[in-house]
Amino acid sequence: MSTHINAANKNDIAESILLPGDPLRAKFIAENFLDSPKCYNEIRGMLGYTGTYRGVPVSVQGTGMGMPSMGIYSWELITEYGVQNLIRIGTAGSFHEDIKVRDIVVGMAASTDSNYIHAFDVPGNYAPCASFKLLSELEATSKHLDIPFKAGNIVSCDVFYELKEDWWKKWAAMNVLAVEMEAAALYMNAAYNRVNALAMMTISDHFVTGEKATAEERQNSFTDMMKLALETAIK
Ligand SMILES: O=P(O)(O)O[C@H]1O[C@H](CO)[C@@H](O)[C@H]1O
Ligand SMILES: O=c1cc[nH]c(=O)[nH]1
Repeated sequence: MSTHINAANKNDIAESILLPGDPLRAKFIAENFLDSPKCYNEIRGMLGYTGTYRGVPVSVQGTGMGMPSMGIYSWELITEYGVQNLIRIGTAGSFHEDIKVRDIVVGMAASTDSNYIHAFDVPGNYAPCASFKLLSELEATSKHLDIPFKAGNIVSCDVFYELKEDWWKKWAAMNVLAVEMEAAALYMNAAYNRVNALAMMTISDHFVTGEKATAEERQNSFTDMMKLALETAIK
C-alpha cells in the first residue's frame, strides 16, 4: 500500500500499465478489454485494475488531471509497485488542420510550461522524451493492426483555460502537434527511475476548427488507442 494507491501487494499491479487521466476510462478498459479484472484501488475514486490481456497481466490506472496528479501516481507505481512500462492513454487538443479530432498523436517529446523539473535540480533545460523501446513497439503494433498515429513534439500545460485566445499559436509555430496536461511529468519520473514511458493521446478538441468530442466519447470511445496501447503493453 502506498499513500494514494491501496493495492495490498506489490504483485497486485502488473509490470505494464495503461494510464488514462479519467478513472472511468480506466474502468471502461478493464470491463471491455481485460479478462478477470480486479479493482485494486478506489482511494479518491482514482480507479485502478489488473487483469490479463491475451493471457498477459496488464494494469490500468486513472491518474487525474495535470502534472501534480500524474506525478504522484506514476511515482508510486514505479517506486512502490515496480511498474516498468507506463503508457499514458489520454486526450489532447490539436494545433494543426491535418491532425483531426479522433486522430492518435504520440508524444516523442513533451515540451512543457510547468516547473515539475525543479524536483530533479538539473542545471539547464531538460527535454522530456518517450521511451524508444515502447515507441518502436508501438510502431510495429500500429502497422500490424493498421491503426495509424502521428508522432512528434507535444506540450504538457498547467492551464486548461488559458486567457489569451491565441496562446497555442507559438507552440504550433514550433511544430508542436497538440496539448495535453501530463506527459512531461510522466517522462521525467520514468527517466529518473530508468523505466519506460510513452504518452499517446486521441485528439478530442481542435484549436483550428473548434470541433470537440463529447465527455462520453472521451470516456468510452477512442478504442483504437486502447487497442494500440494494450498490444504494445504485452510485447
Ligand atoms: O483525457 P485525459 O487523459 O485526462 O487528458 C486530457 O484531458 C484533461 C483535460 O480535459 C487533462 O488531463 C488532459 O491531459
Ligand atoms: O489538455 C487538453 C486535453 C484535451 N483538449 C485540450 O484542449 N486540452
